[in-house]
Amino acid sequence: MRPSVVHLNGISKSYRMGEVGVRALSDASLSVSPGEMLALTGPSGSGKSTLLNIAGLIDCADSGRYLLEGREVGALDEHERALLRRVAIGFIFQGFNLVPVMSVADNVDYPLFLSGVPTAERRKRVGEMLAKVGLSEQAARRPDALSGGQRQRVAVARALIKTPRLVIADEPTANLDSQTANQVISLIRELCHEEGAACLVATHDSRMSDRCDRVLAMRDGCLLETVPPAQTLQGEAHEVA
Ligand SMILES: Nc1ncnc2c1ncn2[C@@H]1O[C@H](COP(=O)(O)OP(=O)(O)OP(=O)(O)O)[C@@H](O)[C@H]1O
Repeated sequence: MRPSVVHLNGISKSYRMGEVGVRALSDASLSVSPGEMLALTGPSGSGKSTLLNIAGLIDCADSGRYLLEGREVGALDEHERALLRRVAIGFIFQGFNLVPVMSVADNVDYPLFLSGVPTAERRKRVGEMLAKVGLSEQAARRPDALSGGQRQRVAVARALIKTPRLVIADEPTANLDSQTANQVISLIRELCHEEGAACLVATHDSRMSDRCDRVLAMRDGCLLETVPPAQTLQGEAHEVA
């Protein structure tokens, strides 16, 4: 079996709200393999975004271990985390988060530019990626001239252009109609499988979780055992002993 891209073990995280501590994650453990899509489901406030932020090296856990491609990353300082995040992790958000004053091509190019990839290679890779997501003809347009589905395809292209080891997607289909959501899900699946990237998705959307390889439900900061997507939707998940 191929080693996990993400291995979280016993992760806990609390936030302080004045005098009060909010326990956002309790002893959460999970692994995601190369090419695997893992969905995190659960009600609002159950800890999905907190877990994504830790896996995406945006935030740090209070306790527990995080191995990214076998490397212990829990103790990295902010600068080291930012460097690793830039190289190894792609993000897809519900609100697309594209740069409005940049063209589609420049949005997709931006991670390569930041990584110092030479211009000719960047141009080639951006052209290939835009072809893969079906947006070659929109390359020179600004994001506000695109539909929601097209914008999310730009965001998928931007996340995958640097061939990340891990893709973090936070409610990637929440703003999309069914047909468009299906296209975006297929695209994320296809590109992650092709590149062998692990994909961790937080979603309330059964269209998304039904097409993931595995679904983990969360409740009150705890990860619940893996259950088939249909059962998760009926709220029949059980806490892991
Ligand atoms: N920056 C913060 N400061 C204080 N409390 C926070 C912070 N971020 C999250 N929380 C709290 O931590 C808990 C988990 O929140 P989190 O956003 O991870 O849940 P979620 O499952 O992603 O919710 P949603 O589906 O609404 O995005 C909640 O009780 C939330 O109020």
